[in-house]
Amino acid sequence: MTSIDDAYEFRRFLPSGTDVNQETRGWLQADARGFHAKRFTETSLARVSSGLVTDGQTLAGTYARSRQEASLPAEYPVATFASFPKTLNVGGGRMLPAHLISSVTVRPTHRRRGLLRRMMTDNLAVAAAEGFAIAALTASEATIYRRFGFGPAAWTRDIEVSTDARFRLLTVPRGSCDQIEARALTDIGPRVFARFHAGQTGSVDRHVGIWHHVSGIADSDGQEDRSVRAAAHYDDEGVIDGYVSYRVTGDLRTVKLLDFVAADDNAALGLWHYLASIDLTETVTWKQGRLDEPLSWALENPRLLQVRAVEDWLWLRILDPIAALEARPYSSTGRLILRIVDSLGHASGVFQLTVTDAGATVTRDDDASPDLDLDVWVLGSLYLGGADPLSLAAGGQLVEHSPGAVCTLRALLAPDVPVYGITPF
Ligand SMILES: CC(=O)SCCNC(=O)CCNC(=O)[C@H](O)C(C)(C)COP(=O)(O)OP(=O)(O)OC[C@H]1O[C@@H](n2cnc3c(N)ncnc32)[C@H](O)[C@@H]1OP(=O)(O)O
Repeated sequence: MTSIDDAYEFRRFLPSGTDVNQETRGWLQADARGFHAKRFTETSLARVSSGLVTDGQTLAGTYARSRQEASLPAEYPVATFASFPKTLNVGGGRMLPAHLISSVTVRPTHRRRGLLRRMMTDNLAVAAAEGFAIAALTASEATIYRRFGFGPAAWTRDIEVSTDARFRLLTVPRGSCDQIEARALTDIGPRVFARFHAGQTGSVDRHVGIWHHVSGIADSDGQEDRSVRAAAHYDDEGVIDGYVSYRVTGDLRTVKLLDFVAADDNAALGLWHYLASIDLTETVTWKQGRLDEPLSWALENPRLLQVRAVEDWLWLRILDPIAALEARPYSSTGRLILRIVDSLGHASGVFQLTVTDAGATVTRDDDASPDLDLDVWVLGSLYLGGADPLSLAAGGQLVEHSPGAVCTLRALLAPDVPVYGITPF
């Protein structure tokens, strides 16, 4: 029988930057095909490739050893995979380096032969060896990644807000708003986002491609989007502390947000006040709204905010339970023994978590008797405090051996602020 290594070559390499070489070019075109996007143009290839270098991305490609007449060029991998480091805010402003995984595609003619499994297991092994305590991704489908130890850990809401004459805020926000050129967001955006990231538990730092998208420099097909508009919010000292970028849809009725970043709650309300002032429009839609959207409480009529969908956004995979659990802050003190099951082995074992006023210490003792049993994906879901241990226990995924252990875990993990993030990757 032909083995997977007989049929395919697995390569890991660094992208080439603006002078795009054959390997990077083929990988990018294959990645675009995998997500049903248009072919890259020469200009967009150079821009995207340079962004990959800036973000420190490592690419992996799987190449078929045999080709048929007229099939895609040999330098187009049949499967793509990318990873890069960015910080994750794990609470209280503490930043943990996270191993982000992205651009996972397998050509339809090579699917279900174990290529994703091979690339993922190889990649996670390298990340663990490099010392990453946690890996993260956003999932195209909810049924793919649990088998590799990832659990959904943060959610967003697709919301629609009526901004017609009924829109009135109970409190008038301080500061002011003004329109700016969307292109200015390549400079302003990262500064405002850095303040958001520092204060938002669950936030993942952003990669370069996001700024191209939200500023209209390049849409998902790599073309300039001249319909993108932007506005900034200024605090009482005239410092920009929030911005929105958006498009007004063809019928002029709907403002579709591309980005909404506020350094604090006042700036967020100020931006909503601006959005409700755009004449001719009646609705604002935002696909990455907060689960706990404060606007609901600020509106005279909270029913003006409707939820169209709740979506899982961030999936986390604990690679090193000791480093990960010691990195985050806790909301109470206590001691628990967790038995973690990990089919890939990275996080398997019995771990004692002790939280005192001085902080958390985690030790491994596989002979200890556990208070709780859980799979590593469940730990990923619980890690930031965005999922409730009581719900996971009720759903049969957290098994309690010591009465009260689930409640103790719940008190320990309660997040400092509601978990949220606005980083697609
Ligand atoms: C982080 C991101 O980039 S998310 C984007 C993911 N990519 C996409 O959605 C693009 C379109 N889809 C694809 O390219 C492919 O179908 C992939 C990447 C999802 C799967 O690749 P494949 O090589 O077919 O997966 P592979 O054969 O290695 O399967 C691994 C396991 O996942 C399972 N699996 C694969 N795809 C799916 C799916 N869509 N839904 C549920 N299970 C799946 C397989 O059954 C297999 O299970 P097992 O090993 O536990 O028996």
